[in-house]
Amino acid sequence: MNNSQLPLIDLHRHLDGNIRPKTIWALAQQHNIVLPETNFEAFIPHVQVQGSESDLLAFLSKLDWGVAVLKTLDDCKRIAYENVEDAFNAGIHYAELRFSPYYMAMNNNLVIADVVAAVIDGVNAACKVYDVKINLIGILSRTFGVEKCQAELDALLAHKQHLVAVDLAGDEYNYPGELFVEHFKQVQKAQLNATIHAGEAAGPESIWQAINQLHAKRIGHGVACHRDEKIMDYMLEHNIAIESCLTSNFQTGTIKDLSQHPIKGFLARGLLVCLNTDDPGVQGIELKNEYNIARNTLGFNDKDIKQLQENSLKASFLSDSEKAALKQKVLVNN
Ligand SMILES: O=c1[nH]cnc2c1ncn2[C@@H]1O[C@H](CO)[C@@H](O)[C@H]1O
Ligand SMILES: [Zn+2]
Repeated sequence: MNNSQLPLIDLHRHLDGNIRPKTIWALAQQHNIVLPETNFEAFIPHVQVQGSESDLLAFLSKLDWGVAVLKTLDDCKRIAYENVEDAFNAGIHYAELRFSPYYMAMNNNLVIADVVAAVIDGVNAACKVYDVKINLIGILSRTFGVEKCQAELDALLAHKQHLVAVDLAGDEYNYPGELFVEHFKQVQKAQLNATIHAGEAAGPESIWQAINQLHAKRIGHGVACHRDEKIMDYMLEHNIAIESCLTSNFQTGTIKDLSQHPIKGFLARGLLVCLNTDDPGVQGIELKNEYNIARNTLGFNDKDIKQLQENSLKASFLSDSEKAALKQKVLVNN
């Protein structure tokens, strides 16, 4: 379990990787979209990982039905609303929800910038009802190439005042960060933070590239850090955070045995590492699960758990005053 005196925070949580299977089913019926099964139970394995997948791409394909049923902007708003509801129900106090508007728009030819606006609307509506703090991170889905990512970035920048950062996600192996240097120059110019998926399907060179050329302040997954002493020293010195997602790393085949996850070494070195979900709907997990794995599979003690939660707060894209207020609020309510 997590420490209830400290905020429970999810900094790496894909909104479009957390579409409820029941909602996918309902939207498909509503829009007459034919799914590969006629029975709901049989459909679940198409949108939820069972055990683990052979590699990252097999894992990512489980997100595809969720976005395929987004036929209208109301559907985008609905899943954004439900994401906030889910975060609240999972006991989360603060989440940075990330989403890829092109990935959400592409199947049904929605206007990308309208998808961004619909997500913002859905999140704002839900935040009026549920007592959970939310910020949004825009994703460039590298899997669709440089040009699509530029269109995606344009749409995100049109709403930049509603975002705290931009991320690069998708197929890290075939679409290396070098292709996206120009994109992240624009992100920097727009004064948005960068958090980059790196060192998940590729090695430490991908993490160096994310830091040096894409200006990453945080690294998503960063599993490959443990293969490079210099990068760990650099990240320690510069307070560059690692957003660990334990179950995800197992399900993508990145880590075969969770008891051997390098997060242990990261924490022991004092790195700014934190625990996150990734794609909770697709994974069939919630954040408290990940804290239980840290305790039971990795042998983390109360002090380690506390450190992980402190790290989440520190690594978040909140201002210092927002961090202090969040910490105080959770303490008072306990
Ligand atoms: O674990 C992950 N690694 C890399 N990319 C991911 C992961 N989970 C989801 N996405 C990617 O994020 C976008 C949707 O938010 C999609 O591009 C999806 O493939
Ligand atoms: Zn991710």
